[in-house]
Amino acid sequence: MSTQLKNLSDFSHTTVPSGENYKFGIIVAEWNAEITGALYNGALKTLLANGVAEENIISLPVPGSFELTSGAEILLSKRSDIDAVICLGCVIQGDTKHFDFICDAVAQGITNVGIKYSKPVIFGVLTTNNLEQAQDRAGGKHGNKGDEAAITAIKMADFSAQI
Ligand SMILES: Nc1c(NC[C@H](O)[C@H](O)[C@H](O)CO)[nH]c(=O)[nH]c1=O
Ligand SMILES: CC(=O)[C@@H](O)COP(=O)(O)O
Repeated sequence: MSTQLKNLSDFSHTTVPSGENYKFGIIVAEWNAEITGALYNGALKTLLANGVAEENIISLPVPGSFELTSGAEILLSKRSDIDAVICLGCVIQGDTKHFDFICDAVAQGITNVGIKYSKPVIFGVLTTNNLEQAQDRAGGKHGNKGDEAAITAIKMADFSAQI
């Protein structure tokens, strides 16, 4: 397995710009709250650790990952000052194809929102086979997808500011 022993949140190999000049939205799905809460804590901690002011972070919950698209759309339609949006969720395979539809919808949906507003909308959504895989990626042996999403958001906000 390619991620067998990897910490997927290791950014020691890269330079992270300061986030002090940027404003961020964090949209968090309430489904699998144990996991999404850990993702949120990781993302918030990482934003603050990289210079983002607490008052420049707006955090909003949505019921499930499927609603992350609507959450990002509504936020960016009302807040043109937001530089990037982080979408956090955890979709865990059940007994039916519902998993596939949610994962596909949210991946394509938030992509479309980012394009519509020319703003980075970051896919911080775990799509796992089981709870253990999610726990491993929400502060476990494979890091924290929330940390990764926050770093990506800062980098993309800085990318936009250079153009
Ligand atoms: N099963 C999971 C869901 N399901 C709920 C959907 O996201 C959505 O809220 C519902 O279909 C109504 O539109 N959501 C997750 O985030 N994770 C899951 O594992
Ligand atoms: C991803 C889901 O919606 C899933 O957890 C629901 O479980 P099921 O596919 O058994 O209905």
